[in-house]
Amino acid sequence: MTKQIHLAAHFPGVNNTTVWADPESRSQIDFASFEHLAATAERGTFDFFFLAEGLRLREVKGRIHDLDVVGRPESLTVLSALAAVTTHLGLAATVNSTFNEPYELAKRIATLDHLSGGRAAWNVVTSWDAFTGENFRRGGYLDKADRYVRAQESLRIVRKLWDSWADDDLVLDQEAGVFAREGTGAFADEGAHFGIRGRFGLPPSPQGRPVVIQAGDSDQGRDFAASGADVIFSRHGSFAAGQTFYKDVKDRLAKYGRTEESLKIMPAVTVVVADTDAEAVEKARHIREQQVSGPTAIVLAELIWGRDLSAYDPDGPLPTEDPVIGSNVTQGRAGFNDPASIIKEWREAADANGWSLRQTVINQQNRQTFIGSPETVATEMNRHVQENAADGFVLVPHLTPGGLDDFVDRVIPLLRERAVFRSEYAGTTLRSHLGLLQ
Ligand SMILES: Cc1cc2nc3c(=O)[nH]c(=O)nc-3n(C[C@H](O)[C@H](O)[C@H](O)COP(=O)(O)O)c2cc1C
Repeated sequence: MTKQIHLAAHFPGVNNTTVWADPESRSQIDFASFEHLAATAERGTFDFFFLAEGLRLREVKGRIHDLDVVGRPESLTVLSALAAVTTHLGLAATVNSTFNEPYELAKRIATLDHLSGGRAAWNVVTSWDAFTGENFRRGGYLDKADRYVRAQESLRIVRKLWDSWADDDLVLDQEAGVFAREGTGAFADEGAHFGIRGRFGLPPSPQGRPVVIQAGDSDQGRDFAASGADVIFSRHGSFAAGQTFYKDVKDRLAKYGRTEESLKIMPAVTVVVADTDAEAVEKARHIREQQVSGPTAIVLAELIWGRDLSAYDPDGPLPTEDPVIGSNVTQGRAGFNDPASIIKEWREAADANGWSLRQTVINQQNRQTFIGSPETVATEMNRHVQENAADGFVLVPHLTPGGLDDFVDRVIPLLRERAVFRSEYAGTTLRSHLGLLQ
């Protein structure tokens, strides 16, 4: 059976892939920017609009990360404003489960679901490190091993709260003056991280259970997603890595009694589209050069080597040292599981092509996923979905806020022509766009 593609728009923000110094780039905090990208996504009948979360500006060697775009606003506040200027688009907020209380999370996300008529999603992330934790009270961070214990418990409680009002709880008897039944919204929960009881103050929201997204990549993260998420936001956008990840995660579903259709896999991808394939390749090269300046190449290499490489010339050869495992040269950004094998690949590619360090970073790291004419991009995207490398994509533009204009104007019509993407919204809730049951 032909699968339908799911699409989300990622508002670009805190990293070097956003070319904030490009003359076409606009504010990353003005409401007009959010409104522009959301309107583009809704014109393209996307499933949802996605906001990441950055809880602390990254640092390299104790200084603010050269690549951070300073000033990322709070997701749920922005999405609440967008709810008023959109009608169908899903609205997904990344909110950390380590530094938030489940009662507050349940209330904030249910509120967005009410305000938007059933379009809210919570992207559960568990970044747990002490560096981020310093921003919070009482050294509020966890052992790494506990991050998913707390996430699992948070999600269980949040869902319990969303489910806490019975169908007949709202009495609304004006004559008798009874608004709600006596036991309305009562809950209690005891676990390793929380021991809470009380009443949940909101009636069921339009989706009942707002959509839950997960974006962690470890074994525990994948199990957490398989046990309870509706969508995974992954970093495995290439065809081969996507297929491996897809199978790994979908194979985990049966042990939780779930079907393959109940969890959608949507990797982060980037698209470069131009009139011809050759022009797109040239445009992609220009964008990569904007994204990876000399100093940026050094910082990105430091993330992999785990050591200070500032003495190296980005236009010279690769560092000769071995990586330091578990170093904290860079704080606030996820490290790499197997840096030695990445370095080996980089050295081989640099030797074979005569590349400098900067050229190696440009060519080896985070290259754009789909590059080509509108036809090429539409064909490739559809291949990824039909051949189970993904169920859809979270598109990450490199420009704020116009970075998806071309995609929506030129690629979406082709996906519609091929009947693999909707031409109009069939339902009103995000669950309905994603084809998910309650
Ligand atoms: C594609 C992707 C995007 C992510 N975006 C964010 C984010 O915006 N904010 C954040 O705090 N964590 C984000 N993370 C999640 C954290 O990396 C993750 O929850 C944490 O590292 C622990 O999970 P893990 O050990 O299972 O990877 C993202 C992860 C992935 C794979």
